[in-house]
Amino acid sequence: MNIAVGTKNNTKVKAVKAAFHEAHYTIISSDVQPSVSKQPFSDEETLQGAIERATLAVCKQQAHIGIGLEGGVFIAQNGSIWLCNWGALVDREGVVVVAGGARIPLPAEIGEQLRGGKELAEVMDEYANRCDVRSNEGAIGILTNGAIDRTTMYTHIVHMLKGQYEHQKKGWTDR
Ligand SMILES: O=P(O)(O)OP(=O)(O)OP(=O)(O)OC[C@H]1O[C@@H](n2cnc3c(O)ncnc32)[C@H](O)[C@@H]1O
Ligand SMILES: [Mg+2]
Repeated sequence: MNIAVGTKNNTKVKAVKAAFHEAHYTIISSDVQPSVSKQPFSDEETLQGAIERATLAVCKQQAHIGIGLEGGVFIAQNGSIWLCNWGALVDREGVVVVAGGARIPLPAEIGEQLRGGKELAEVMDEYANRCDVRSNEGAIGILTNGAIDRTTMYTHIVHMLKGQYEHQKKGWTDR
């Protein structure tokens, strides 16, 4: 079974491989461009990005299943900015399942820069004095002191996608 992942970001591809073992599945990573902004600013926009990535990837690769994972931020009721993450799994028959991941508040100084129009990836590199945080531990890794990194967080989402899909397909088994 072929699974197309709508990204080239290794943290996301590794998360898919952790849930869908390569002995049973062929994982194809595919660069796609969702229509959402590069820095989604709400749960709705982030989820839409995940669904578009999954849909674009499954079409582009003619795969059985497409998976999209999208990172974003949202503004909480008290005005603070939080990290959010969403995932979507689609198949060629039109089944769509979605799942949301970890949510943590961002430090005020990071939130201010996002309000000013900067992308989280750029802000995180400056904040952590690191290069390419987005492709390594991620914002969640930096802000949890390494307790949960970006791959672990997305792996949790992919497990929820896979489990929901299996539940919906009933007779669909791990093959
Ligand atoms: O190649 P893609 O799949 O696009 O991977 P990405 O790292 O750009 O990740 P997203 O597009 O899903 O995330 C949307 C934006 O949010 C930021 N972002 C989200 N999660 C992040 C993280 O854990 N660490 C750093 N930046 C993050 C980053 O600025 C992205 O441009
Ligand atoms: Mg991106």
